[in-house]
Amino acid sequence: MVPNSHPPIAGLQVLIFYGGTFDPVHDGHLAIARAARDTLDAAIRMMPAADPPHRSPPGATATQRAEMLDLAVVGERDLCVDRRELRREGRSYSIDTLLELRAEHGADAPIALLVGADSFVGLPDWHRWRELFDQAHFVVAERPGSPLDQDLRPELAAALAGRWRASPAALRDAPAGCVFRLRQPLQEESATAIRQRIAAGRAWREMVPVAVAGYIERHGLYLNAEEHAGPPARPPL
Ligand SMILES: Nc1ncnc2c1ncn2[C@@H]1O[C@H](COP(=O)(O)OP(=O)(O)OP(=O)(O)O)[C@@H](O)[C@H]1O
Ligand SMILES: O=C(O)c1ccc[n+]([C@@H]2O[C@H](COP(=O)([O-])O)[C@@H](O)[C@H]2O)c1
Repeated sequence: MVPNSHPPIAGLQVLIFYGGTFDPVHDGHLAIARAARDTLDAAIRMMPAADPPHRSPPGATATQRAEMLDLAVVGERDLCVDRRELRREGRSYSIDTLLELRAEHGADAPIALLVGADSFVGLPDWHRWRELFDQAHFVVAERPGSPLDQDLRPELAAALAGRWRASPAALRDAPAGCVFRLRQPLQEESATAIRQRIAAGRAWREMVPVAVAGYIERHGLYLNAEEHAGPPARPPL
């Protein structure tokens, strides 16, 4: 098999998709992907989101972000890059991606989205968010500053009632609708901090894989503080 190509779909193994902007991919992303792979005994498809339409991306282009992911997964067992969202027009809504995956894999296949806790607590702002639970499980990685135990928005807390599962094996028993908390060591890295450090001339290389650091330098990414300090403003959903 070609290294890091899509692994074969075996039995009712959970299909795990890890979406993100990955601007750039960093060691925190990789640590979470490895922890999910090892805990759920499943391959992880890292899925870069497309560039927002009608505006320039704040840092790297979608192609550059995907190329950095390609470099990051070299030699990583059962981590691969899935470019499906880059092939679609418009915003990368997760519900559209999940409906596409359902059509591909069928109604019975267990499918999960891997997300960080900061993304997960904002779920009620996602497009057609309640429908996401009909199409996928969630694997939620803890993240510094985003406690999952307190102050969840009431509509999210209500939607999560009865969905938490203590065992990763439970995700194989249903196609969608369960939530599993990944208790990996907390990862401090953030792409915003990396972009800001590069623009400010501060140390950043130790937060990304060596090959990704080389790519960032070769392409002169993230050097302009004003353009690259933060993620793109998003239009209302
Ligand atoms: N250090 C981390 N710990 C836990 N989850 C993380 C971490 N970094 C990123 N994630 C999660 O990975 C997914 C993709 O993240 P993303 O590409 O936006 O990186 P980011 O570091 O959060 O970027 P930015 O700082 O630009 O918002 C999101 O679900 C996010 O919550
Ligand atoms: O579908 C949505 O409305 C939606 C809103 C916010 C985030 N997401 C997805 O969540 C993942 C993490 O997003 P981000 O912005 O933290 O990189 C990525 O796959 C996004 O496409 C999806």
